[in-house]
Amino acid sequence: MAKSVLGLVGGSGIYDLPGLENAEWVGVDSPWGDPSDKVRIGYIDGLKVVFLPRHGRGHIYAPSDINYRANIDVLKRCGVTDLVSVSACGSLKEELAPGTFVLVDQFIDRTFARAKSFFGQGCVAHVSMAYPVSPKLVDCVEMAARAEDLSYRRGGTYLAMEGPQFSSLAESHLYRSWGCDVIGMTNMPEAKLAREAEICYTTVAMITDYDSWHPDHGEVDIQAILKVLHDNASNAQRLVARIARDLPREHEACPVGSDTALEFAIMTAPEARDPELVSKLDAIAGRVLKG
Ligand SMILES: CSC[C@H]1O[C@H](OP(=O)(O)O)[C@H](O)[C@@H]1O
Ligand SMILES: Nc1ncnc2[nH]cnc12
Repeated sequence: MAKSVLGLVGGSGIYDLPGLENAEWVGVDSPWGDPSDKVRIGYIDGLKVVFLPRHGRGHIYAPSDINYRANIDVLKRCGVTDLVSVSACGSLKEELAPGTFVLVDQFIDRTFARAKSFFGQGCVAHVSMAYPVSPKLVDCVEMAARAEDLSYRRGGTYLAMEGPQFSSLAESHLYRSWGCDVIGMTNMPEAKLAREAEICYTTVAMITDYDSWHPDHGEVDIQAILKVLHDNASNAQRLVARIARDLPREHEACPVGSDTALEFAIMTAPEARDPELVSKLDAIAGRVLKG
């Protein structure tokens, strides 16, 4: 079994990860273009931790402009086996009040202006997204949330919208009628790409607002979101530090096959593969392409 390496993608309001030992910002090249930033690599209790601010330090990239493929590729190149995404989200349920942490287990992808796969012409692959998060990683996040006495709920469906504008009232009602729990702009295609990269993935959705549907809360207000983010920053940091302390040091096989997703996924015959694309896939799919 491989050694675990914990990846953390920090969302809005999370641009650094205090508490890492021997930490340094490291630039990692990717054939998929520029990632959002350098990665911050360090250690917590001997565990290698790789942090990447999704929007870049200073919040440079809007959700549609993030190079999700480069981000996942550099995390894979750094050896990440388990990836926790921390994201600011709107609530689509009365009982999920701002400040609550939702351990998401399903996604509905309504984004339409992003590159969503590492594969394509010359190397076609189809991975399963039926169970997009890795239950053992969620177990670890849940134990950490409980130990840190955070208000959390395990399970929930994340609606990924294109943005950057927030939803209209009609859209917010539509997503509620679909049974969605939280809404955000970034976890797709991130979760799909993590699956293609055979990285175990999970999302911690930090509820910052009631989106636009709630009669008592009015429109989404970015100032109010920033205040909730600020007030919850230390909770998020404690949660992440605890996850790092408790994650098993040997990577355990994923019960939903996240870490073997490519085993039978590639359809293109070896002799029909595009050598240029195959070369770009060295980190993502080297395990199966090397034969
Ligand atoms: C700060 S409000 C909108 C912004 O916050 C979320 O980003 P992230 O998932 O990276 O925390 C949301 O998806 C939007 O990008
Ligand atoms: N209401 C909302 N919609 C989309 N993304 C968000 N991020 C935080 N709140 C959000």
